[in-house]
This record gives sequence, structure tokens and C-alpha cells, in this order.
Amino acid sequence: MNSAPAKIINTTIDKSNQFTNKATNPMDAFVTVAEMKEEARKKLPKMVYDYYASGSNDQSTLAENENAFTRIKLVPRSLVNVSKVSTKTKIYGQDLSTPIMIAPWAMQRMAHPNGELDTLEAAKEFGTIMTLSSLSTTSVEDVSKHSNGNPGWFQLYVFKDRKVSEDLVKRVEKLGYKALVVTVDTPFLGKRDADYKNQFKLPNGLFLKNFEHLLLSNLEGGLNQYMATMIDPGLTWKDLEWLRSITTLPVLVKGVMCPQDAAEALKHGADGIIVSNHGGRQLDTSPSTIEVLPAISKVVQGKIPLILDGGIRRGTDILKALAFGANAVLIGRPVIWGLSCGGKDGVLRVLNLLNSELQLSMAFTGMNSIHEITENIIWDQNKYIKL
Ligand SMILES: Cc1cc2nc3c(=O)[nH]c(=O)nc-3n(C[C@H](O)[C@H](O)[C@H](O)COP(=O)(O)O)c2cc1C
Ligand SMILES: CCCCC(=O)C(=O)O
Repeated sequence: MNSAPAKIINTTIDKSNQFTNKATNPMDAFVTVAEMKEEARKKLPKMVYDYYASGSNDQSTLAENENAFTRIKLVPRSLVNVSKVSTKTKIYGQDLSTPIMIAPWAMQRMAHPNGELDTLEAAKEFGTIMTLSSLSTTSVEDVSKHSNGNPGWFQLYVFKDRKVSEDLVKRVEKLGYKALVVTVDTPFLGKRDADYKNQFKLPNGLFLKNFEHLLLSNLEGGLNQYMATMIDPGLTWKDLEWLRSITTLPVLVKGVMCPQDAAEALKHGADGIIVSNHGGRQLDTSPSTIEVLPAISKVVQGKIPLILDGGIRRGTDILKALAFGANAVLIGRPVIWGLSCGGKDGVLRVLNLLNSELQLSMAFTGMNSIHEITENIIWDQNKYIKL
């Protein structure tokens, strides 16, 4: 018997952040980040999809980033007035509609012709911040111009030739970027097997736009060789002081996975810490980010903003990160899939889905605002048996 094709029900999210079945945009057909990933897989060339999706080696950290969230249980609370749940928050004095920000990810024009510009538009429309990668396929100048001089944050890879990095820092400071995110987990690029097999290279017509003038903009020798040639593996904590001396922008350190490194970051004047294992793309078999967050939060003690990324695919994941001490989260792959599926509208859909799920899970745990969220909403058998 032939069964009729399943009817697609488009689900939109209304002003009070509830899911309803009124379609307004084709992107509303997607109800989960996982569905958007599957659509992106079908749409993108294999070489591009593999580069975006891959983790390093056996991809066990990539999987663990997601699985660790599922193992953590939340405690439902009843009869708390949750008629006015708000996800609003602030970072460095800037108002945000959500604690969800957009992680730096390289080469966005492989996902959509408008690349970084569409991601930025979605971030701004939603009331959040995008961090632009050093390795963008749109220049820092064009991104800034597109946002009327308010482009968000900038991610810095420190080059062997310090002058290249110093010039870039000066450029972004002048162009209105509001913070520098220095990535410290990439002295070399992790071994992502699929990129070797596919002999990854930038598709014709795309370039690393920030370095065109230096002839550092093509990747003919492959990603690993490019990074090994350009990036300084000799970077140390002392260089954080150098970086702070050449800019007035807040400097966040991205790629901290151990409490001792968090202490070093504080000692050397970091203005923020991003707990990250680079989305499972660097040291395989390192722990998930949510697992190490409590120990790092204990060191940071709220002195500077603490942000987590890695494996966030649901609103409940965000709630758990906030409960363990993060002030905000970054999302990487969900945005990649959103941009691939529908440009700006696709990224907006991802932000809407995750924020609505976050809001719903806040209501179920009796939380009305971001700053009320503590570890008390995490199920801990020992704690509850003792009560
Ligand atoms: C395709 C891709 C490119 C990335 N490029 C950069 C980059 O240029 N700079 C950087 O600091 N991190 C980069 N990252 C890491 C992300 O900023 C972030 O740490 C990671 O994606 C978070 O994990 P998630 O994808 O599970 O959300 C990249 C990640 C991916 C998947
Ligand atoms: C040469 C591209 C490196 C960008 C990056 O950080 C990543 O792919 O994880």
C-alpha cells in the first residue's frame, strides 16, 4: 500500500515565544537543529559539509560534547509563577536579548553566497553578538561597513609574523569591533581525517579576505599546512600581556579547558574566558566542555565573563551551561547549518528555536530570568536524598 507523503507542518514561534502551527517563512518547516543539519548535508558539496561537520581523529570529543549534556538531568519545579520568563542579559555593558552568541567559524561563503554578512544580519536582528573569524571570506572592512560600524566581536589567530596580527588588531579596533577573542587552542590545526581525504581547498573565487594584500589568502597546500606556516605555535601566556598592550578592547581567551589555564588567564589580565575544545576539532579524547565548566567556574568566581561553547543543540543544553556558571554560550555548527539551509533566515530560525527552547526549559525549572539560574536546578541524587 502506498502511504501518502507526510504533510509538512510549519511551526512558527509567536511573540510570547510559544510554538504554533502558522507558517510564515520556509525556514519554519525546521523544528530542530538536527533537521537543519540533515538538510545542510544534502545541500552542501561533500568537501564543504565534511569540513564543517568534522571533529579530529575518531571524533570522540565531538560526540562527547553533545552526549555529556544529555547525561545531566534538570529538576522540574512546580507552581512557580513563570508567566514572564525573560532571556535578556548583558555582557560588557551591552544588552542582549539572549545568552546565545555566535561562535567564530571560518569561510562562511562556502555555506551561502552572502556568508558572514547574512550571519551578522541575523545576529543583529535577534539582538545578539557575532564573533567574526580571522579566516573569513568577507573582509573585516566589509563586515563593519555592512553593520554601520557596529559589527560585534573579532576572533584573532596570532600569526608568526606579529606585525600581521598587530595590523589586524589596529584595523578591527578602528572599524568598531567591540572585543577581541584570541584563540589559544590552535598552535597547529587538529587532524580532521576527512579534510585530508577530500584534499580540502577553498572553492574557486573564495579567499581569506583579511589577508589578500599579503598574498596569504589561498589554501592551496591544505588547511593544516596553511596553519602550520602562518600560526605561531610559540605563543605563551606572556603574549596575552603583549596583546593587551596593543589594544584597548576587552580580550577574551578562547580554548580554555583546564582550571590551571583559567588561573593563568586571570593572572595575565584576560577580560573573559571561553571554555572550548574548538568543537571537538583539536585534541581528540579531551573531555566535553560542560564537564570541565564547574571546575573552571570555581577558579573564575564571577570575576570576569565566562562563556562556554561545544555541543549545544538544544535550549536545555544552554540552561545547563548557565547553571554551571557560564554567563553566555557560543553556538558554532547550529549556525553553520542554519546559514547553509537559508542564509539569514536560516540563522534566525536557529536562534529562535534555541532561544524558545531555553525559555521553555527555564519555565519548567521555575526560572524567570538568566541571573536566577544556579546549580540548584541540576539533579544531584546525593543532594536530594539527604534533604
Ligand atoms: C567549520 C568550523 C570552523 C571554525 N573556525 C574557527 C575559527 O576560525 N576560529 C575559532 O576560534 N574557532 C573556530 N571554530 C570553533 C568554533 O568557534 C567553536 O568553538 C565550536 O564550533 C563550538 O562547537 P559547536 O560547533 O559544537 O557549537 C570553528 C568551528 C567549526 C565547526
Ligand atoms: C584553516 C582554517 C582553520 C579554521 C578553524 O579554526 C577550524 O577549521 O576549526
